[in-house]
Formats: sequence, C-alpha cells, structure tokens
Amino acid sequence: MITVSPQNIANSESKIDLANLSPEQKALDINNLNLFYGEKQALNDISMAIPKGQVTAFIGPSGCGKSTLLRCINRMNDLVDGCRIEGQINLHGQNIYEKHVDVAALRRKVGMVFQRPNPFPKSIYENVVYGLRIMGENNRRVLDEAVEKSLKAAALWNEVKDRLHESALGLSGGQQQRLVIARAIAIEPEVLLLDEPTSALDPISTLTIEELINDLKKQFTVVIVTHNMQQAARVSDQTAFMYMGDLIEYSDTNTLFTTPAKKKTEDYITGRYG
Ligand SMILES: Nc1ncnc2c1ncn2[C@@H]1O[C@H](COP(=O)(O)OP(=O)(O)OP(=O)(O)O)[C@@H](O)[C@H]1O
Repeated sequence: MITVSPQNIANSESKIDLANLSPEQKALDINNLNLFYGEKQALNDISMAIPKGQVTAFIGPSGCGKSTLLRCINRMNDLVDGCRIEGQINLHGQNIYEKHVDVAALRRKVGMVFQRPNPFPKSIYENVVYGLRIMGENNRRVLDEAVEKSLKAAALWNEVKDRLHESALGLSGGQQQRLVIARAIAIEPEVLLLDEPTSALDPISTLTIEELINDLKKQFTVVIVTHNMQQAARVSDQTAFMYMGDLIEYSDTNTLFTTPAKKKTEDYITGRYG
C-alpha cells in the first residue's frame, strides 16, 4: 500500500463530501463527458466535481485518459484534429464548452504546465511577464511587482532575484519548471493544470515542486496528472483513478490509497498492473 503523508491524513479528518459539494465549494463540475479521437473513444461518461482550493490528482495506467481529461479542462483538445467532445465542464458554474466561450479567456483562467519545462528563449523576467504583456500590461511597476510575487509564489525568487535579466535557458531543469509555474500564475488563473510536472526532474527538484504544489493550493485550484502514486499520495487531497477511459474511483486520497472501494483500484495501487 502507498504511504499517505501526514498532511493528507490531516486533510482527511476534515473530509469534504465529494459527491455533495455546494456550488461555492466547486471549482469544476464535469458532467457526462465523452471524448472521441476519430472513431476511438478515449473518455467514457466521466462525471466528477473538483473542489476549489485543493489538489486533485488523476492516476492510472498509461493510456487510461488522464492527460486527455486534464486537457479537456482548458480545451486543449480543441487543437486535435478529429477530436469530438460531448458533455459539460462547468468552471464556477459556467459550461466551458458552450459555443460563445472565448477560449483564450478560458486559458487565462485555467493555466497549464507540461511535463517538460518549456521556458521561452527570453530573460527570466520576460518569461514571467509574458502573459501580462499579451494582455496589454506595460506599466513597469506593475510588471516588477508581478515578477517578484510570482517568483516568490513559485519558490524561485531567492535563486534568481539577482539575474532576472539573464536568459531563462541558463536555469536548471527544476528551476525552469518553477519558472514555467511562475509564468502560469503571473496572470492569476483560477485553476492550475499540471501534466506530470516532475517526470523530467531529479528527486530534489521533484521534492521542491511537490512542496510548492502544497503552497499553491492556498491560492489556486490545482489538478495534477501523475504516473507516480507516491506523488499523488504526497500532494493531493483527492485522487481519481482512471482505467481505459473510465473513472473507476474518486475519493479523498487517504481513503483511495488505504481502503479503496473497487477491486481494480486495489489491484492498481498494490502494483498488480500498470
Ligand atoms: N492526439 C491524439 N490522437 C489520437 N489518440 C490519442 C491522442 N492523444 C491520446 N490518444 C489516445 O487516447 C488514449 C488516452 O491517452 P492519454 O494520453 O490521455 O492517456 P494517459 O493516461 O495520459 O497516458 P500516459 O500516462 O501514457 O501519458 C490513449 O489510447 C491514446 O493513445
């Protein structure tokens, strides 16, 4: 069985009822979501509510649909040819798949960080303010403040404050991933999607990012895809286990890893497959 961190055991004492969240508690409400890549169905009738200000992890074997589901939350799958989506995802009560939704505005509310750090070939400073500049912000004082605040929130400020105008490409992989997180949070999204954010990092950088995730949920709703069950147990408040496009089980992290309700979940977390 997976060891669940004391932090999450503490969280489980004030367990929230995932099946009966109030509208105020919900950041995202996914209803009967089906996704097809051409003829192939990759998500089967997924329904789940994701609570505000918490960390929710998606786990499951390779190809089960974790990243696909994550990418639905900021409509990244719209960019995939032949991809068709049915159902609804409500972000704070509004269906993001309605026709009139401005997808660029949606992606400002729902930021995303990918597996491999992808800083732009610009200075550390310009990476952080990139989104703000696109939104038309050019006031130096506002940008300076945003850089300091975002880099502090991403636990990178102390390491880079004396070289803000040097290239971001000179940072280590772990620093680059924190920079990308700073870039994502500089525009103050409501939700932060992390798609295997530590899979390209060494163990020390991984730990730093995991600690950071714990801090980020004070300001944002965090949804993370991870291959690493120990990581899900360490960082998340609730965990969704997926298998072949189905959501098999979704509960608070402590329950899922210690007393799973479904045999498939138990087989997966005890390493019988995956
Ligand atoms: N762009 C795409 N076009 C066609 N099929 C796709 C596409 N992206 C994913 N798929 C398929 O959809 C299914 C789910 O893939 P997805 O990447 O969401 O799984 P995953 O659980 O995130 O896997 P992994 O852990 O290996 O990243 C897989 O069968 C995959 O081959």
